[in-house]
Amino acid sequence: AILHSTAELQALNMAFDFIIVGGGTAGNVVANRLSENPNHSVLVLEAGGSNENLINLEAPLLAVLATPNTPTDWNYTTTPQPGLGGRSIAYPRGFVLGGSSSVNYLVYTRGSSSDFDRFASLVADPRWSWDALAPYRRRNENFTAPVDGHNTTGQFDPRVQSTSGINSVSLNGFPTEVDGFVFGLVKERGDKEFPFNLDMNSGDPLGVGYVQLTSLNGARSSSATSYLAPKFIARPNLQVLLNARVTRVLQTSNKDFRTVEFRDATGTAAPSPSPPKKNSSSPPAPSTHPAILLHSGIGNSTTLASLGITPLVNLPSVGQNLTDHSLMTLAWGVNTINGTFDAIFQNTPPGTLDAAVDEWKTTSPHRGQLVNDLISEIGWLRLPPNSSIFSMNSNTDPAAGPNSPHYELLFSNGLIGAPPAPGTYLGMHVAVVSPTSRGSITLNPTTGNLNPLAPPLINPNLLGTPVDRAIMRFAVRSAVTFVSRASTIPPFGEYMSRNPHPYHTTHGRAQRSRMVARRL
Ligand SMILES: Cc1cc2nc3c(=O)[nH]c(=O)nc-3n(C[C@H](O)[C@H](O)[C@H](O)COP(=O)(O)OP(=O)(O)OC[C@H]3O[C@@H](n4cnc5c(N)ncnc54)[C@H](O)[C@@H]3O)c2cc1C
Repeated sequence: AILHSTAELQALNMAFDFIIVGGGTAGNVVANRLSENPNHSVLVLEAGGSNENLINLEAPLLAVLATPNTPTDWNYTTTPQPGLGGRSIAYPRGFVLGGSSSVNYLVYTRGSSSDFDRFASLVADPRWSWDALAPYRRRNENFTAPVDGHNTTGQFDPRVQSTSGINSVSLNGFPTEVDGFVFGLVKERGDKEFPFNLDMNSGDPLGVGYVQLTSLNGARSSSATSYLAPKFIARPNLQVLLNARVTRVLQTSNKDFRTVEFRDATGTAAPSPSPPKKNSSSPPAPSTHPAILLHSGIGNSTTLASLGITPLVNLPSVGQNLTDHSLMTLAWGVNTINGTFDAIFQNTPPGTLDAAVDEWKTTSPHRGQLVNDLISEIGWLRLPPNSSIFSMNSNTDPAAGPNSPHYELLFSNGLIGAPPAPGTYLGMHVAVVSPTSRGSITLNPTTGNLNPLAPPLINPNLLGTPVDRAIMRFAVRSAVTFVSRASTIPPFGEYMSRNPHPYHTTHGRAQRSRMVARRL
């Protein structure tokens, strides 16, 4: 059941074999799988509230309104980022059941086979390799037809996809002009630098192809709607408590941390759940924020002691090596015939947003522009093999292998994630996807480090190394090349507006560097 208050939890008078901290993407999958066994009792403690009846979380296109700075976002801000000219930026994370899978952009990306093979070799455990994980990918995915019923031949590879899993994956269900623009260059022109890839989730993602999104019948499929779907949450051995913010994991014996301390929505300390039974084979499964571990005395003992926290387990890697992809937005003005989604976010003419929401709400399966992802196509691309950029990384390839990308281009039928500017746009996100920069999550030594509700210092160190900055500059150049080449194909010369948006008025390296630092 979904419980809304600690009183409801206490009324159950249950002891739990597993306590999962955070009902997010990972937490709900673990909760579902553990509770398959009726002999396991499972409790999920989620700091945020319900994901239900929130249109920005349900309609795929509106994902851009779900964060940042909303009630469903933790509303974190990074520390000043040297790679971004010293700016601090919003660092969204889902504060709601389903976690970031309830607020993300729904793009379904498995990664390359060499990414997984590198994980396996790093942890010296072949069970993490691409091949060994194939059964788990099948158990996760349920590929479903797009809502407009269009012919999907040539848009994905059915041999790659599973139809027997829990989390629904689909294709966009509303055609856009950007589709023709992208595939004019990629398929019809057969551009060698931007080759077509039928299914980028095959383990070999390189090339440009159709986006796959985690949606079902035109609505978001999150870990809350899929892994906690009614048939699962009805299990008597699975309880999910909302508005329960865990502050520490508690040591119950010398080596064990078998219960947690948490607060309810008012910040009041709640009674800790009973520790799992003595003979339980597994400890609680905390899918925890590093800050919870640090507050619990698990981390670098010297640093913890200097903050006044009693060290219990010396684990210096807690909160270290934070790795994230840097991503920036580009846009070009276009002369659209059928419209871009800019009209929805600009609400022009007035009532456009409401009309789109009405169409989405009154159709089943849902229809209209809101069923689409913000992203229409994706390109996973590499630097040329002879690129001088490798020399900045001791001549080592930062990607996991030759089938792993260095950067990503995400094409969009409008300006993505920026304040709505008047006009109609072709949007592109550009991302560095094999970053060498490493950051950290640490407790704030100046403000309330003993207060577990104080936000930690989040330093993703975006574009923190010369090689990442060089790859971002290269990726921006690549995006500009793509658009220039595609514009030479009739009829797209007419599609591109004579008035380029200032986001892409960049040519020289210095200009590109400044723009990259500003626009991320
Ligand atoms: C805006 C945005 C767009 C994104 N777009 C994409 C995309 O298109 N494709 C993609 O593959 N990835 C995307 N991502 C990334 C992806 O969603 C995340 O990597 C993934 O969801 C992380 O899963 P997780 O389980 O580690 O964390 P989360 O899903 O964030 O789950 C953590 C959960 O723990 C809860 N929690 C945290 N602290 C506590 C506490 N103290 N007590 C109790 N509960 C707590 C949180 O509220 C949350 O529910 C995006 C992320 C964001 C924020």
